[in-house]
Amino acid sequence: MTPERFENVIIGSGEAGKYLAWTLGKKGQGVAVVERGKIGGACPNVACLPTKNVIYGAKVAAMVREAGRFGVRTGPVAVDMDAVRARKQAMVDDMQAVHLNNFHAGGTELVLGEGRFVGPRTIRVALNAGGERVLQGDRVFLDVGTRASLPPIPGLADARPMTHVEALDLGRLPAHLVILGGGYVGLEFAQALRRFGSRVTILNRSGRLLDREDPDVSEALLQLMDDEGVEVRLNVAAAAVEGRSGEALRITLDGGSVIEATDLLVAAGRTPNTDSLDADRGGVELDGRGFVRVNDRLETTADGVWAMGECAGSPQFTHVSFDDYRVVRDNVLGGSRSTAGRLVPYCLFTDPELAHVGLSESEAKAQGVPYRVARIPTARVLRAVTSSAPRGFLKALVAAAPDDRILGFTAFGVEASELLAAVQTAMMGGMPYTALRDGLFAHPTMAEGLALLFAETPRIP
Ligand SMILES: Cc1cc2nc3c(=O)[nH]c(=O)nc-3n(C[C@H](O)[C@H](O)[C@H](O)COP(=O)(O)OP(=O)(O)OC[C@H]3O[C@@H](n4cnc5c(N)ncnc54)[C@H](O)[C@@H]3O)c2cc1C
Ligand SMILES: NC(=O)c1ccc[n+]([C@@H]2O[C@H](COP(=O)([O-])OP(=O)(O)OC[C@H]3O[C@@H](n4cnc5c(N)ncnc54)[C@H](O)[C@@H]3O)[C@@H](O)[C@H]2O)c1
Repeated sequence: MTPERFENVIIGSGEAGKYLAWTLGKKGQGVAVVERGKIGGACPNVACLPTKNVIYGAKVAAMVREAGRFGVRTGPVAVDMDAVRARKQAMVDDMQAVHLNNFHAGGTELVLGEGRFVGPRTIRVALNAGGERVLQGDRVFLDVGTRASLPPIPGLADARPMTHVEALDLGRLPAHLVILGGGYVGLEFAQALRRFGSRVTILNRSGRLLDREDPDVSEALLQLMDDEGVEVRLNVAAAAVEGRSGEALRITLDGGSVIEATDLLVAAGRTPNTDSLDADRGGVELDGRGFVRVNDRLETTADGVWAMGECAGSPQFTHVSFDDYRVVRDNVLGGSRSTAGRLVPYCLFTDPELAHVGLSESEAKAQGVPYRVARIPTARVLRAVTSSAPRGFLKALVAAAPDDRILGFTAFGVEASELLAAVQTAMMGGMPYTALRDGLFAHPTMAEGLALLFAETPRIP
């Protein structure tokens, strides 16, 4: 089959792929985007946005139950999971329409099917509708993302556990949900499903929740889960699973104890979607874990082939994929942009939220970076007091004196995700911590807490 030639072939329509397609298309370049699944990738369909939609529904359920505390009387509260799903799906459907419209407006050719390399910059697509096409790009861009990993536990695959994809489409309330993994996906779903009314147990292999964060963060999240009625078992490994998720399950742990449950959600990290790509036939090297090897310009080992987003081993957040798109866009269009040294903020959308940017205390210690710590309880911020939401803390890492730069910031508490941007902006501008300490912030806002926080920075290292 003679290949069809395009200036640009993009595999995967996720965050990085779609923005690159729309940008190059608008510049009048020929672009083909190959997508085997949902148009627009994980974020709008099965990840960030639908989870935040459902989490907000769970917050409403929690607030209604708590209404009495605020002097509001309600009747008996019931959760309709079908309506929760319908609200989520309506948002996802609206976004699908926006995506399709953008693809059409940009003059991009959307090729629905699975692509794999058959030669340098040459992709064979097994079309979802049947048949195949062979596309050759002057440039090829990979944005194939990752999927939920399935740990090799005997009986796990046969139990048909849910991943985040199925959990977002439940339409019913699990009686007892077991979640394998106490990371981002596990914690966000655990709290939401518990608030809707499920019994929830988290089984986490490591000894801490969100184990890449500082121990005080893991401890605070453990306390939150405990207060919400989520059972957390740390340092446990499932040795075998029997039964079917959605019906009845027996999960045997190392050591022999057994947990009986009705539903199982696997949230134990991600596996890159490069295993079906025949990357070697395109001259594209993968690392030992299957991520595409790239340099800091996101060029792969093959001439004219770039990789972006999670498949390129970038931090697993949508805003990072978006920044990868900007790095590639600028490099392709004649500029020079690198991923090196970029500041990566992130938020965990539990209630309250966890937000972080820059160095953590553990990282500073490991890297031998001298620092000062400022820390206050969220309860000192009057805005949090007005909302009866005193849980959590604000913590900043400042360089050792006389260097007054802010090295890192963590907030666990109400509005943490919005507060994060203020400190990140100061960090991007290279402002000394004293600028925030002495800043005049509106009252009563959470930002006011930044003046309180930075006033706690020790003057001497
Ligand atoms: C439950 C959950 C919640 C999350 N919440 C957040 C959040 O709140 N904030 C945040 O920043 N991040 C969040 N993330 C992470 C975020 O979703 C990802 O980092 C982001 O979507 C990754 O985008 P990407 O560009 O790497 O590609 P993806 O969005 O993963 O897109 C890759 C696309 O490639 C397609 N594809 C794969 N192989 C092929 C092939 N061979 N041929 C054709 N097409 C192919 C796939 O179908 C997919 O559509 C969440 C993740 C999960 C799982
Ligand atoms: N709010 C957000 O931005 C958001 C939300 C969800 C996901 N994400 C992204 O998606 C990524 C993947 O999320 P995730 O929760 O799947 O992974 P994760 O890496 O955050 O957490 C995985 C957890 O599973 C545990 N684990 C691994 N194998 C296990 C096993 N066999 N049994 C029990 N526990 C096991 C690990 O100890 C770890 O605590 C995150 O790292 C994050 O970057 C972001």
